Amino acid sequence: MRYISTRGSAPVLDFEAATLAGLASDGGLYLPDAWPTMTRDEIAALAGLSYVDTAVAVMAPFVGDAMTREELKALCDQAYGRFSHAAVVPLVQLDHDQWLLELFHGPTLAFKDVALQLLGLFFERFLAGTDKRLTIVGATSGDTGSAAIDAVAGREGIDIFMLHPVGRISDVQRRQMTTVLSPNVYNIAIEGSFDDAQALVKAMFNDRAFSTKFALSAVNSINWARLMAQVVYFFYAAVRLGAPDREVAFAVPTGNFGDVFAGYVAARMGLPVAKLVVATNVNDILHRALSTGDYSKGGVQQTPTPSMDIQVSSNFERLLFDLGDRDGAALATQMAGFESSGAMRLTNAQSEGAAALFQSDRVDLDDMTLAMRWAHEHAGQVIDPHTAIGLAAALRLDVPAGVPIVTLATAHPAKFGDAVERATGVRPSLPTRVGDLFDREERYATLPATFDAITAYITERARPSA
Ligand SMILES: Cc1ncc(COP(=O)(O)O)c(C=O)c1O
Ligand SMILES: N[C@@H](CCOP(=O)(O)O)C(=O)O
Repeated sequence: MRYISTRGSAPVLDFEAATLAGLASDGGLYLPDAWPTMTRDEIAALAGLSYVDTAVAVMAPFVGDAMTREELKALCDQAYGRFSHAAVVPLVQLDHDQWLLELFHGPTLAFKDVALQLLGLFFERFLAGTDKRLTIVGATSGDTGSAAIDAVAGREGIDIFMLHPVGRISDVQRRQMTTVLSPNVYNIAIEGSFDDAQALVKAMFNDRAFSTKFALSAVNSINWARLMAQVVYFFYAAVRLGAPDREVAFAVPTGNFGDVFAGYVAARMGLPVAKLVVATNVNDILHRALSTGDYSKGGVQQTPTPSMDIQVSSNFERLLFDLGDRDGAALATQMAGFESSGAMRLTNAQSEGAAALFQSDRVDLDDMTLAMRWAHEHAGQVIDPHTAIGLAAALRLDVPAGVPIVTLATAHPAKFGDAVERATGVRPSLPTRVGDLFDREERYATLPATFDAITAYITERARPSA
């Protein structure tokens, strides 16, 4: 499998090189040069497979000859062996048509563990026996950071610098990162928003001297391997609900457009997906883009769903590329326009292509609260606020009778205990594996959201690559 950049001028890479590279050198994002497909029979054959075996079947074409199927399976066994539920990502039925896919049974209690546990092992596998080092730079609105840190803390040959927006993530999210005191882990609270953090990360990659000197790599969903691992659970859930003989719809609480893009990839591979609902909070750039064609930044508002307080959704670029005839030069021009003005219009091909599969919805605070109460009162489920954004959209989705609607439950409710308690009156308790979080020592630096301040901090601490 070969990987190309959305902006058309970076070198074509294999899976290993694309995984280690993170962002492409032309500022674009890597994705496969063609989507592998699965026939109806191949999808039907996934029925009854364990999560690990499903993962191997779905990911093997993307991994190509970077490792054998046996090696891939061993890594999946190791990654998903750390999940606390035997099904890894269990499905929970809420009513006749509505389902939750619980993606939060990994070590840091959010869906990010599904991909990042594996990515940490890929890094280890690709660095083994070499003298290469990696410096991971990442941006987090709360969940990617803790999942990535858990996945690489203490690993040989890797340093991780994780930027989060100061004061804009929950206490549990912050402590899950800042109480990891391994010498290769550096947490930086930046005086800015998640968008500022993500822009700083991209700027570091785009500084060729800096990114080469420190061999930068990515754990955000700009790294293709992240999305690849997330494609798996769309197959796993849909097959359990009747695919390929029955279509399934998914409602996805969305920020950086990574999770829902993984659903799009599953559909491109042949999974019968009736609809993909892009559910945003009031930071609704994606809803506006998909419903009106206007992709323009607004100010970021702080909400009880901090992980989705995002205005620039990095993976949207992958969709625009795929729907725009994969014309890298045209997309580079479109993105340059967006980067300089903060606004762009989707082309007709992009808007019409998206409308065939996606539906968007903007969920405000009241509707999010009602969805949390509905889940609690009607189905006995305490859900986190991000999941509630997806569920609110799922509850008002119009699909043909008999189509199951799966909301991706992206975080454990205890990560957002205050918001859950406000909505439902129930205070969810933290699972015992993170139970002493509030007794642990924290360590992090607070820095201005400037390129110079962040790169100076990293330069003093990171170890240059061999
Ligand atoms: C709990 C939670 N839900 C939803 C999202 C949105 O996912 P994505 O950025 O892949 O759209 C995030 C952050 O990414 C998250 O942490
Ligand atoms: N919500 C995310 C934001 C980063 O998203 P990613 O999927 O691109 O890593 C977070 O929790 O950090």
